[in-house]
Amino acid sequence: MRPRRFLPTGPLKGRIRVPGDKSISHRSIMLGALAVGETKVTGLLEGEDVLSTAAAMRAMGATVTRTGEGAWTVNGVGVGALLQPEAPLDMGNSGTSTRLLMGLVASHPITATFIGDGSLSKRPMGRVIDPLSEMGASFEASEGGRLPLILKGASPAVPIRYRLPMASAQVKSAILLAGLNTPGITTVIEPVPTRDHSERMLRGFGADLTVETDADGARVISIRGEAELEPQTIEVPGDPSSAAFFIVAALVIPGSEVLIENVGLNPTRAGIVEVLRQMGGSIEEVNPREVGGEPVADLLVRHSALKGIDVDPAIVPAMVDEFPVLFVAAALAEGVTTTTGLEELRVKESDRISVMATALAAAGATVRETEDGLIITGTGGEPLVGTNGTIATHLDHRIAMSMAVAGLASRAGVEVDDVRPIATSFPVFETMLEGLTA
Ligand SMILES: O=C(O)C1=C[C@@H](OP(=O)(O)O)[C@@H](O)[C@H](O)C1
Ligand SMILES: C=C(OP(=O)(O)O)C(=O)O
Repeated sequence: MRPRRFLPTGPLKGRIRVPGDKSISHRSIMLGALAVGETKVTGLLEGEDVLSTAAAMRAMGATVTRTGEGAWTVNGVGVGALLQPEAPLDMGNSGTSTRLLMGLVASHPITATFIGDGSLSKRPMGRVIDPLSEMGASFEASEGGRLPLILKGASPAVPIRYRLPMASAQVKSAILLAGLNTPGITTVIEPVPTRDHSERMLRGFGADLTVETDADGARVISIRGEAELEPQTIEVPGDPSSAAFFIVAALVIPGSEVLIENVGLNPTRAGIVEVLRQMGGSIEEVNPREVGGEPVADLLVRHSALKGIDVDPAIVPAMVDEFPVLFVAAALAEGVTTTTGLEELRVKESDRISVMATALAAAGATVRETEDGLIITGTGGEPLVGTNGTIATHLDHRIAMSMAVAGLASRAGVEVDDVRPIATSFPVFETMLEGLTA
């Protein structure tokens, strides 16, 4: 454990460039590993989660090399040619690595053991085991469909048409990746749209993938199997999920003005910006452009008087990882913020509804937990009291960073029990924070 107390600060001033998008970084390595030839990636997130993906792809035959800061090359083996890993694949803290790689392995003639840390070993894998079993893969999982688990891939796998029972880009992606090496057409029906990086990138690598809308408005995504992928040159845009911590910090700390460069604003990811604007946040998009096939802009964020709102549950998938830090913004806003439809937050690195309720209450906020969200009455811009004791972060990077932001906007500071998990998604978080408060 590495505890740290985050102390109240004066205005945040300056410019930062957040690291590469985690979702796109994982997929760059996975798809690069399936393309014959050299894929070049810049702006790759060098966080522990992505490094777990890199190590797993190496263990299955790809050559994954760091050539400079954020600059990587991947020499792939080709779809269908992943090798049998000799040791268990250690997924660390990363749900994305686990579920997407389970999809890849499921349609290869190999057997792999997946292991992970204490947090990942509590998370549900039944959601991918079910569809991948239908495709012919077999599983020996721990109780409740959890890690450690052994996956025996099917050869050949059978194509399925699968309607997602929950809004999950990881489940969608696992099935599409399994479909890459499955003869015929694999289809995923997505009633509620989730992040579409897999669809964009699979197409970019040359897969035959179509997206249609059915009569009920659901997205119908189909991929033709036995695909051949072409190596690509990828520039990874900055991660909006990482930017969110500094957006909220700049909004709630009086006198702040921060320019966050190169933030990915894919509409399936940018919900946090929309919701914070609805709360009265001043977030200006400067120099909008495209990077790596994704919409990107620099965000100029100024301290603003925030007001509470009812957050529309339809926006949840577009900001699913940003609720912990949104709760901090709500705790400092004027009036009541109500969130609903957040049941998926209970199966992330921690139960983010209940852990944030406890953490914010300990820091002096007024919070009520419901079955599927939090109702928070804000201070109207007054700092939070801060903590006496230590906040339990449960190996959850987003809890640690959110409560760090709460500490900056408090009187006594906020102590979190362990900042090490921050390195899974945002290794330079503390350094960037120091740069803005210096
Ligand atoms: O596909 C992805 O890259 C991700 C999907 C989301 O998970 P779910 O699919 O479980 O919603 C998100 O929470 C995670 O951080 C990254
Ligand atoms: C949920 C997250 O990641 P993962 O599911 O990949 O562990 C996250 O980064 O907030």
